[in-house]
Amino acid sequence: NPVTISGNPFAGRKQHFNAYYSSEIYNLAVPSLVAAGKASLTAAAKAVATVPTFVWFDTIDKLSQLEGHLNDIRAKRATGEDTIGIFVVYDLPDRDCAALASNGELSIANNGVNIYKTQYIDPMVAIFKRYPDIPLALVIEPDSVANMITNMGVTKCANAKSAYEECISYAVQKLNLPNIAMYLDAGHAGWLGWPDNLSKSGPYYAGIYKNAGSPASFRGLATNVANYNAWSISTCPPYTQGASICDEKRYINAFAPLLRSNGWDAHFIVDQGRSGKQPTGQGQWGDWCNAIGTGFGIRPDTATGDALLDAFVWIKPGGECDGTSDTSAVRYDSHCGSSSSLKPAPEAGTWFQAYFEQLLVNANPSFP
Ligand SMILES: O=[N+]([O-])c1ccc(O[C@@H]2O[C@H](CO)[C@@H](O[C@@H]3O[C@H](CO)[C@@H](O[C@@H]4O[C@H](CO)[C@@H](O)[C@H](O)[C@H]4O)[C@H](O)[C@H]3O)[C@H](O)[C@H]2O)cc1
Ligand SMILES: [Mg+2]
Repeated sequence: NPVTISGNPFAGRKQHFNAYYSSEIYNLAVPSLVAAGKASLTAAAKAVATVPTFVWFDTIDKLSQLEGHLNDIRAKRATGEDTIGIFVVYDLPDRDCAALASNGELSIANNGVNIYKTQYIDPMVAIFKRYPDIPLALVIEPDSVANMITNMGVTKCANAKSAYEECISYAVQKLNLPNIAMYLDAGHAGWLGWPDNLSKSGPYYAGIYKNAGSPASFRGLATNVANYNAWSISTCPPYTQGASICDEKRYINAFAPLLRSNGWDAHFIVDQGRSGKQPTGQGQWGDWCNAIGTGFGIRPDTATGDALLDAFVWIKPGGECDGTSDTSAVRYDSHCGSSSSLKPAPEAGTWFQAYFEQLLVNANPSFP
């Protein structure tokens, strides 16, 4: 029977752990550990496979897998478990405009806005409409709006602004369904937490919400996606350069009043999938690619202790790469060659075994 989400979509619900991530662990990580004489880590690796992570729909092709996930969730719910599906919408034209590692398949110059609407969002909406019985939490377009705040000096970002705004507005209006809650990406404390960036972000993000007609499903913002910041830390890490907002709790508690005063009573979800080890091994806070000295973090849960935070989540699946370190690759970004980055690294999104092992041995809470 149809579900209508109101308030915190995660309240009383279990986040779905997906077959794709567990297949990466069982088919790639476990055999690799055994082959490397690290069979002692296989139990911990299998424990990670049951932690819910978001499924990223980073190409139009990936939509062919969506019904499989939804049928899995439907089956899980049929056993009486109130499970919520967790997905990432991630295919903007000229995607990842300030970097190279995660550039996508669509380009503005090549009819990208129209393709995004008609071949990505519309088919996705049609599929979701066939599953009104399944509660869904969607993260909308990691990195996109944050780049609009800080990177108008990057030509590709400046040229992408109207396309991003048009596509995101289309997405949040079309995905405004009773069983869906949406969280728009809002970078992280080290990105938009700086005073100048935050003061711009309040009105800009609230403007996106209002210009889209204040959709009922538009629940709030997702932060720290594919980044490494602590939820709450007492000593700010050295690389946070004296920032007063050095963790995600401070960040969302500073951000929320600016959104409310601009007409949006937004709530948050915060990625903790790679935040378990603090401080991290980052030399610079802006070293976002495959950072060394990181670990699996706070497990997905609604017991957040903060009324603004709907749930801790694992949005970037730990072990999936941030970007290649191959300097000859088309999508090579120098950030993935930094002294803070684990190397050698494969293409963004593909399995990075050494990184998975790093997260595993540094996990906090630890895995058995
Ligand atoms: O001392 N001060 O007073 C002071 C004041 C202001 C300062 O300036 C700030 O410096 C920050 C860096 O410290 C910058 O933050 C970085 O911005 C990058 C984009 O430009 C982000 O990269 C993205 O990261 C994503 C994953 O998170 C990737 O998926 C994606 O591909 C990738 O592109 C980094 O995370 C993020 O850490 C701010 O813009 C900048 O405004 C600095 C000091
Ligand atoms: Mg990325």
